[in-house]
Amino acid sequence: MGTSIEAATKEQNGNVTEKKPTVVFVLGGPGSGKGTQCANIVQHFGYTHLSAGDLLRAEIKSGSENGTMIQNMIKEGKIVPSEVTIKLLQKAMRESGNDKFLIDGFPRNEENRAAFESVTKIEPEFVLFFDCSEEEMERRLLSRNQGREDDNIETIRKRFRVFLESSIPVVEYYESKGRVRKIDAGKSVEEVFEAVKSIFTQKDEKAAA
Ligand SMILES: Nc1ncnc2c1ncn2[C@@H]1O[C@H](COP(=O)(O)OP(=O)(O)OP(=O)(O)O)[C@@H](O)[C@H]1O
Ligand SMILES: Nc1ccn([C@@H]2O[C@H](COP(=O)(O)O)[C@@H](O)[C@H]2O)c(=O)n1
Ligand SMILES: [Mg+2]
Repeated sequence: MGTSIEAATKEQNGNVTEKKPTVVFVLGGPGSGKGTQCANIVQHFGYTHLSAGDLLRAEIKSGSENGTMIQNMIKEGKIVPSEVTIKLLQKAMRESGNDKFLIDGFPRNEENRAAFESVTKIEPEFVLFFDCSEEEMERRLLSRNQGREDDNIETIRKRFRVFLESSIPVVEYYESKGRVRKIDAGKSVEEVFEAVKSIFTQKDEKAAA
């Protein structure tokens, strides 16, 4: 990757052309299976997986000055200010050496979406949306056992509310632009991945045509 995600440019026969990374946003409610499916996509399609939640949790562990603020927001299921999350995403993109990214759990609200677009000038190739019932998501989160501080019933209910109030409007925004690829995420991991695979295969076939 070049020196800057905002304006990765290269000289071609005297013309300066923009070379922007490919970004797929991966959205869906808490526990809908975003991280699980991203791991599969990485294996098959060569993307780098960047989970905004994982980057924020790593930032807490690193002892950063924002750590306490981020920890409190996550405990309450609230959305961390875009400036913080976008800086972490940009750093991870630069350091990856790749130019194809699955950005998981971002944009989570309208502020995330508008700020990312304005700072990076990147529009997603498409938005993979994992559609799953609350009942199933709650069951999955309560049996995840990864020691996450937000996997308790009180915080889970707050996360569901934030998802409905703040994240669904982002999905609707991209739907209005024809960019959403919706997946029934209530099925088994294998069945969901079959649906995911066909979306990424279609994309590769279109690019090759
Ligand atoms: N299709 C599935 N069927 C049953 N269990 C699943 C399925 N997909 C994922 N899981 C399990 O559900 C839990 C949540 O999955 P995962 O961590 O991938 O969700 P997520 O969308 O990334 O959640 P979060 O938004 O909280 O990070 C995990 O324990 C995972 O193993
Ligand atoms: N764009 C984002 C993404 C996440 N957060 C915070 O992290 C929590 C966990 O996110 P997961 O995707 O790992 O479930 C989430 O509830 C938010 O508190 C955020 O602020 N902004
Ligand atoms: Mg996750």
